[in-house]
Amino acid sequence: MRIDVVTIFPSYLQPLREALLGRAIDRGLLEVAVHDLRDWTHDVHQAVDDSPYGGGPGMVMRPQVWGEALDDVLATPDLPARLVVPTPAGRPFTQATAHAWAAEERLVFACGRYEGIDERVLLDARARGITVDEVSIGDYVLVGGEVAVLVMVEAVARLLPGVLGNPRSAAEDSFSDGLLEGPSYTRPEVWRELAVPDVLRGGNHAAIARWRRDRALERTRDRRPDLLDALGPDALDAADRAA
Ligand SMILES: CN1CCC[C@H](Cn2ccc3ccc(-c4n[nH]c(N)c4C#N)cc32)C1
Repeated sequence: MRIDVVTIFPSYLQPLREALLGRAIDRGLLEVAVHDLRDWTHDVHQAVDDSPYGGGPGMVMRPQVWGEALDDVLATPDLPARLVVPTPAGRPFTQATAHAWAAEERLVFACGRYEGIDERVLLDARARGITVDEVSIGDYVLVGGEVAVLVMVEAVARLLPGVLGNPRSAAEDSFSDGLLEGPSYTRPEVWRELAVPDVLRGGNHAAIARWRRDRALERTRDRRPDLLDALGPDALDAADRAA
């Protein structure tokens, strides 16, 4: 997969080159290119923003600069791209989104700042046949799109074949079966007078699987009842029995 990120703060994306993702890049499983939006400005001040039409707080990112940047970055007809624009006004980014995007050959991320990007940039991209996804990583307001891109790229890249050491990790993700993951334990057997649950030390794999399922049901009921509702009434009954 090829990932391009356009931003006025390229160094914000440096964490993508660390640890697991950095190793995936080094192994050629992932290609990441970060572009400085200001490279497409033509004035001495390298202006990327201007006052909003209709008034209101803050500034809006200029369409000319974004248009020229995306013309260049998206100009690879042999590699169809999906343009992703993080925004608090976007559709929710979920694990299902991550799985869908993991099948893409290329993702291009446009990181807005200020009050966002002039709407005509997205309209123009869609008019040129580019798939444009406006997505949000959660119901809170950030200062720009860069942190959201870090979140989304990590969620997508970990699903790519070969990136995770153990592919079972992705298969057994939280949300993969609609439930939250249950608690995890490792050595020592007792720590600060707190013991590992006996069932996990007993070697009965069927009992361990049931215990883990019950803990996942219980945790989901307590923390994310909305996820349980989506699984239907049997799931809620099972969660109540599991407690
Ligand atoms: C007060 N204004 C309101 C509009 C957005 C302004 C800041 N901003 C500019 C670009 C931009 C991109 C993403 C996000 C963002 N915030 N929360 C999320 N889940 C996001 C995501 N994905 C925020 C952003 C602040």
